[in-house]
Amino acid sequence: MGETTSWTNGTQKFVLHNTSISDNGEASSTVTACAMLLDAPVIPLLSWTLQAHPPRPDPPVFVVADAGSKGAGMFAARDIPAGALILVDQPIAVVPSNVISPWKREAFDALLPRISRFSRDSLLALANCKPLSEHPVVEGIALTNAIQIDLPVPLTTAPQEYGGIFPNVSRANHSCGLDAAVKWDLASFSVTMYSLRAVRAGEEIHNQYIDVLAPRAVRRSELVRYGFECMCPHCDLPDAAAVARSDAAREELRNWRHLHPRFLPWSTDICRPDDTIIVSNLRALELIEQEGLYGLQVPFIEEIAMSYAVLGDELQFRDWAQKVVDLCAGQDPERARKFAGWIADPRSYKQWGWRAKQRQLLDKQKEPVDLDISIPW
Ligand SMILES: C[S@@+](CC[C@H](N)C(=O)[O-])C[C@H]1O[C@@H](n2cnc3c(N)ncnc32)[C@H](O)[C@@H]1O
Repeated sequence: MGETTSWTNGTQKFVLHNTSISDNGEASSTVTACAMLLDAPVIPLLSWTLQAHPPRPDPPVFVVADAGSKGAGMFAARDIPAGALILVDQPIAVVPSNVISPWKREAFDALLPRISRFSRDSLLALANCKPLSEHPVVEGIALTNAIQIDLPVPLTTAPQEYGGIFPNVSRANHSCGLDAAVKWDLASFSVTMYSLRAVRAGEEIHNQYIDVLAPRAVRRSELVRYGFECMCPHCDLPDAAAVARSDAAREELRNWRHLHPRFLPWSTDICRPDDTIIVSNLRALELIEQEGLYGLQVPFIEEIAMSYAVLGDELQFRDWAQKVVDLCAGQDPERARKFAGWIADPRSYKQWGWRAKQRQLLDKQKEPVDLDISIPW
């Protein structure tokens, strides 16, 4: 660790900090694989007893190749099933986001000489959509590539957002669909990228730079800061009617919980039809498929599985629960384990067959009672 320079912004004091988080272990007070500009109270909160990140797929499942007008891009090197690990990446640099201070550019560029040569070459090879005349190089690269990462929040200072600049995941171009998900893990100081659907060899793998549930016009205006007009299949639509249809689908998905029946009240309300939640969630899955928003599907699939559990339909339950397991195995192993446990023993699900039992009771009560109504004369 080394601290050579600091800059103040109101009550905040940002310092340069070298760290040995990267795999090659190269770190000293002067050079490191990852250099950071941090609010000083964050530094003691960073635990450098790092947990292991998942092993990187070997051989790699992606390649960086020419993506035409988009510059370089990330492509599947072979068929990748849904829910599979695509990459593990660690940052070359960490910088504060949303800091507007005259010293920002100088401080960002001061990171460069601290980064080891190999990492520096990787950093400088990344895309930069900002003119050097307006944004010095590290700032331009950060504005083009940084991914938001959460660092510990000191009790004494206001929360500060940070962006990490990563050598590999930064190569993913934007799409307004969701075919892969990126997840930051502070404990291993790494991001992982998982596929959200099956990706065929040669297909491009994307990240999302903005809120993809926003209407097309809003998405496009937000992407201006990355210097491109989005022509992904979800934006490149034939006419106004197609745009309206897509916007409406995204709006419905965004407001789903306010617009559609909820699982919990349904699960204990025998007056409502048995298929209410299943029908509703199947519609959500249809919209997700239409818009290519595969990252949104797990909670809906999960509710369908749980609905079949409450209905006591073992075959359907296993089928849908297995989809949850497959999609979550990598990025949400706890959820995957929970559903795998229920698949192994469906009756261990607390409400297993509750509605089916209630219906049986109800039917029994409806059975004609054997009353002696003969007239006694
Ligand atoms: C994080 S980089 C992505 C990788 C980059 N293409 C490269 O060559 O390294 C972001 C930049 O890639 C380009 N880009 C990303 N997604 C794009 C898209 N959907 N259409 C056009 N250009 C895109 C833009 O120039 C953007 O500023």
